[in-house]
Amino acid sequence: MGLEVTDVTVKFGGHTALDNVSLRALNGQITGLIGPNGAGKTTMFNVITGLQAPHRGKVMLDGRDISKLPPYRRARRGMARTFQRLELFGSLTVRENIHVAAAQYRRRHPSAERAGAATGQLVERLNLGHIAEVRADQLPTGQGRMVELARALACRPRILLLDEPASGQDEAETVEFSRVLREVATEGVAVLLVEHDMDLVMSVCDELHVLDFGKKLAQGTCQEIQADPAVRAAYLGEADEELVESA
Ligand SMILES: Nc1ncnc2c1ncn2[C@@H]1O[C@H](COP(=O)(O)OP(=O)(O)OP(=O)(O)O)[C@@H](O)[C@H]1O
Repeated sequence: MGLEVTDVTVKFGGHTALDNVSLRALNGQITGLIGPNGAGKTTMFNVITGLQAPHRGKVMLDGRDISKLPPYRRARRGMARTFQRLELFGSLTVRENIHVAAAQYRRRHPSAERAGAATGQLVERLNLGHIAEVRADQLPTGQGRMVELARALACRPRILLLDEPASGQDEAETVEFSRVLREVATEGVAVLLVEHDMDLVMSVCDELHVLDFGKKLAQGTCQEIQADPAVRAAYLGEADEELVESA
């Protein structure tokens, strides 16, 4: 089980941003959603999280139809998301940013451990101890990405949607980020990853879905996608070299 999106179409005026697209993200796996700029990846995230109503199509989470639920109710069902642009609370410290989410979770799950303890564990697990008392607006983007991940994990998600988490990260940060993602997936979370960094995508994803101009171009394992001529053609001039390099 996990996330199942069926036949989603989204139109902005005369422009079809998503055209009958289906995809799945299974529990315990990292699923990549890739494609050139403007392919419809963020629009798909918006449909999944309830920020964008599709013209047609269905979103199921763990076998339940959540298509009509508003974003906050999807979040309560275990959906967490990070954004392309960092969305941290700038005037709060790293620890406080995580604590806000942990406290919110505990309010709805009183039997869960205290927010302070949960926050401490995440700080340790994601190696954020050295910046825990730093204000979020003082952080470089790469570190901010890890804090956003920690904050998302504080909600104990069943599905985690990540929109370009590697952007702004240096190589070491991306390696550390991948390690945590694999751990999270191993614990049974469904991870859906939108990312242009093909090294990261190819090193962590179990399955890939490729979008191009709002249409599903391909679906398969990393190996299958790397060998797919249509995918290579769609990426030419953009990420094709990266695909070749990471093959
Ligand atoms: N609110 C909107 N109104 C009109 N057009 C939109 C809107 N949101 C997205 N679009 C258009 O829909 C298409 C898909 O955009 P989207 O942001 O989903 O692509 P993307 O694959 O996430 O791109 P990127 O990799 O650059 O983030 C683009 O042509 C975009 O211009």
